[in-house]
Amino acid sequence: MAVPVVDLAAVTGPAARDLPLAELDSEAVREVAEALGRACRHVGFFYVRNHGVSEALLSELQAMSRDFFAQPLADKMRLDMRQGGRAWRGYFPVGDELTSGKPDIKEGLYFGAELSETHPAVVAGRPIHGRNQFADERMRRVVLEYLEAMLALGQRIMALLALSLGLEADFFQRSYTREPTPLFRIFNYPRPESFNYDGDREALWGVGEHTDYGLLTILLQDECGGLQVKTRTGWQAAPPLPGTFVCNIGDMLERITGGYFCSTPHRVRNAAGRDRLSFPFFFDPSWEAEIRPLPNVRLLAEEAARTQESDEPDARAQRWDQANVVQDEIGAYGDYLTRKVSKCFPDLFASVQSRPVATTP
Ligand SMILES: O=C(O)CCC(=O)C(=O)O
Ligand SMILES: [Fe+2]
Repeated sequence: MAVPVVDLAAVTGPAARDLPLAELDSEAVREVAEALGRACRHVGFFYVRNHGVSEALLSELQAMSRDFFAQPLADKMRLDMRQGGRAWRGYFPVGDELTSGKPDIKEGLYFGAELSETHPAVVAGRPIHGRNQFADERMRRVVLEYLEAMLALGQRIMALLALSLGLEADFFQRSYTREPTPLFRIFNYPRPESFNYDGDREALWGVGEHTDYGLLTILLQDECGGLQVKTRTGWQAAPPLPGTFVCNIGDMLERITGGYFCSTPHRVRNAAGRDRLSFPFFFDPSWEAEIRPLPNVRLLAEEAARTQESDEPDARAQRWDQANVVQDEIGAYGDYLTRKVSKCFPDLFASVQSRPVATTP
């Protein structure tokens, strides 16, 4: 099955965009929900159009990012992620992030919810919480506006997924995302010719094969392409389509649906001959959320068995990290995420570990 394109006008159009999630239940909404549900079961990826995010904001985000990455390394290092400490915010240069244990051929900026030093979570020394590092006022304005737009879109897509699973539209908001953990990245994948490498270039990836950790990822990509998705029958390109985001579900949604939805492996290679920009936004459960199976997980398993598409072996069954996200011990989402992130940034994590942790008075 190809990655489908789903029109979100029923939940983002003028008549619907200000409705509380619980009131999204028209016939048109249910049709979209069903299409998304099918995509999450069979592919784990889908494009959304009529998503309601302004073109002007998307252009401004891309222009701002291009300007940032075009600077000399020393200027970009003014936002060095190591200065961000436990908050894990700021810039990292090519080769500093590991996916599947190997360095990625990408540089990037990491952002999250903007929290002041006096916020209780920051005072308590909670990792991945704190202030962002912004190069200037323009970056602050554009990134914060984009985060807000993504949070709203994330809640709406999750409402559709809840409906498709036979739950109330605000199920996820009530149980997992009243205070979601938003993570936002801006990546620049340099063209491969621009760096020296003696080894096997075919073994290098912009991002190696992986799945995303949380509930839902909403990705904006520029016109270069390079994203590949592992479908049931093998790898497939997910090229940029004008006016869309490409979305995929993460390990937590696979887990709570008992495997009914699939957290599909993906990877990136930039073959465009020039730098590629991408903007993944991760819509994740709140920090303290305990990740439990949905109340109707047995019904979903029965339906999956009844409506299985094919008996062919599923190329996705062999997971990149040998994990079993449905059964492995996870605990609270925040602890799980911290363990995951520390594997991708081992050096940063080592230095963060050795710092004293402030405790709540
Ligand atoms: O850059 C992309 O297209 C995808 C990035 C990605 O998969 C990730 O950051 O998890
Ligand atoms: Fe990803």
